[in-house]
Amino acid sequence: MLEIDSVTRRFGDLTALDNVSFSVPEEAFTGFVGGNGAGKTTTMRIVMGVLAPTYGEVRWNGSPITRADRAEFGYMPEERGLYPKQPILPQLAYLGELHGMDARSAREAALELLTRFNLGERTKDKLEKLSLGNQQRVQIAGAVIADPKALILDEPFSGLDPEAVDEMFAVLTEFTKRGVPVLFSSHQLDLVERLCDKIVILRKGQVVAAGTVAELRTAGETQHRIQAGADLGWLRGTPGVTVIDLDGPEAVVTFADEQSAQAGLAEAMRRGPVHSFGPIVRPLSDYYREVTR
Ligand SMILES: Nc1ncnc2c1ncn2[C@@H]1O[C@H](COP(=O)(O)OP(=O)(O)OP(=O)(O)O)[C@@H](O)[C@H]1O
Repeated sequence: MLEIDSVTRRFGDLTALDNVSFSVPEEAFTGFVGGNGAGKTTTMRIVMGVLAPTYGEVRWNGSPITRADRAEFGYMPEERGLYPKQPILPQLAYLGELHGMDARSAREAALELLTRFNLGERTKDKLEKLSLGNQQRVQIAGAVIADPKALILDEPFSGLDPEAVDEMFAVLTEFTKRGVPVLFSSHQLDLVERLCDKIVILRKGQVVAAGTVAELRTAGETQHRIQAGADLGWLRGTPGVTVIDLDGPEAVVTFADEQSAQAGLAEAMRRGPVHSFGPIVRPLSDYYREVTR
């Protein structure tokens, strides 16, 4: 497991990260979201040792992370790691060798990945000759080539069409299934909501929320919607019930606790048929707006 523990980073007077703590568990696809300048790239650079924290530390499997640990990580930096003017196969193979693979296995792995990404015919092309989406595929190939122990990916899906996102996600899922923690940053909340096991939301250098999608969606007060066959006006003034909206046989309410919810349901049923009764699952975007305001 990768742990970011109380990390603060200052650039002169600017506190880019302010006591940031979160973990990236094994077998979890963890999405790191936040607006421009929230501190995502700075966090990832600190994880990879490109920047040092002002305070705090990064731990890998319980111990302070070392250079040797990082050498086993796959990293896709914001500025992208591959050279535009070099052909893609040799530079991927070279990356593999830099991570300790022998020349032959590195070349084979590079070829296999490029073939899988439908770039098997383009191996001699310079990176810059490829479309942006294909360049992105090659960058992702560069991060995964050497069987990484963890993956740190800065905006890996930017510029990819939905089909390519799914294709890359399928590749990355193979890693999470094997227990490789994956941390990736994104501006696209809908995408993060769809793909991630866990989400960490950063705002102005601080973690404002972290948890599974389900946890974040139901964070805070849960509202219930009730649709009944008879007027629900009696809900007003019922202890343990706060009416948010009421229109004859339809109501949106919050209950003080589970007991009040059960009592409310029983009373509604006593008064007539109940067509539906359940918590309102909010889109994650509502919650995101709330915490990043
Ligand atoms: N080397 C640096 N020197 C000075 N300030 C920096 C440096 N790197 C980052 N910053 C500042 O730190 C803050 C966090 O930047 P960072 O790039 O980590 O945010 P981000 O969440 O990745 O944003 P984006 O999504 O726009 O890439 C910003 O205010 C940025 O201007």
